[in-house]
Amino acid sequence: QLSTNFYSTSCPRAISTIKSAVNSAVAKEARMGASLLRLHFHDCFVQGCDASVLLDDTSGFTGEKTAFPNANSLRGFDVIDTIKSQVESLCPGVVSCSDIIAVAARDSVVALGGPSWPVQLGRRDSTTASLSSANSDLPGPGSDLSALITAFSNKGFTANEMVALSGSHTIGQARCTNFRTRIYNEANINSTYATSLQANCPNSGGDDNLAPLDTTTPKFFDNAYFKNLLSQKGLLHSDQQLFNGGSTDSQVTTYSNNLVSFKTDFANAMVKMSNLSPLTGTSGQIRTNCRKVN
Ligand code: HEM
Ligand SMILES: [Ca+2]
Repeated sequence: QLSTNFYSTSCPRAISTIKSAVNSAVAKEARMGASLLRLHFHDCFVQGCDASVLLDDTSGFTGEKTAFPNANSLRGFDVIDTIKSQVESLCPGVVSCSDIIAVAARDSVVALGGPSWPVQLGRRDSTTASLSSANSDLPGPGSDLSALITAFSNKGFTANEMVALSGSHTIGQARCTNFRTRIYNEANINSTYATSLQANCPNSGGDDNLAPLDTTTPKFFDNAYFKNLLSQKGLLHSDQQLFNGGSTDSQVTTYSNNLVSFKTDFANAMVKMSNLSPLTGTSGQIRTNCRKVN
């Protein structure tokens, strides 16, 4: 089973090494904190938190990196590689890639002003990955509220936890291809906001042009994401679904008024997400290189 002190004798400097590396990556580029948080989500929702998301494709192996939600989108692999090589030189073969992602996600949120939470450790790394699960189990930006609730319920989360976790979109960016339909065709969007986004996200072309998920404070982990939803300034269709006359409206309103309750619920939901079906004991392995099976 997992424990917070898993490396305290086998690699006592592991956790502080991860934190320093995350702090310097985020100092260099704030968005990297968002990217590392998302990496953990996309790992845990596919086969559990087992670093399956980090495996590169080879001629004989197809991993998750080309899945629709991941391709040309997931970032942070180089930061994880850097951390892994630092930790390998301290304690070879001891610290898993999946634990590194989990700690890096927590340290990223803290670095951007968000809440902290205890990260349970001792996950091991998979020898497999699942392209098909990545395509089916990660919710897409065109999802309606019912689909979002179902996608999270399939992993054991309540609708309340889904809303709290969606508050991750208080940091980071999205590509035009993921919000184009919303800014040109939807009615439940603030028209000034839509027009301002259209300048950098044309009707055709510019698919990879970026816009912040939180138009107010994209580099700070606060509750502005929920405040934006109240004024119909959610960037993704799926974001605005959380405040669109449905069952989650009241929770969005609460979080928009109560930063502490958002941070508390977010931290608790992250602990739960981090614990999704880890490999323990003699299952899996401690990868030497996070990109490939030993
Ligand atoms: C509720 C369902 C969710 C949907 C439909 C969704 C969808 C998306 C999409 C489409 C993007 C932009 C990707 C791109 O354009 O390349 C994105 C970015 C992001 N997502 Fe989510 N997401 C969801 C939940 C979550 C959760 C639960 C987390 C973390 C716990 C998360 C963390 C992030 C972060 C931090 C970014 C910005 C990443 C960056 O700037 O590199 N998302 N999400
Ligand atoms: Ca995984």
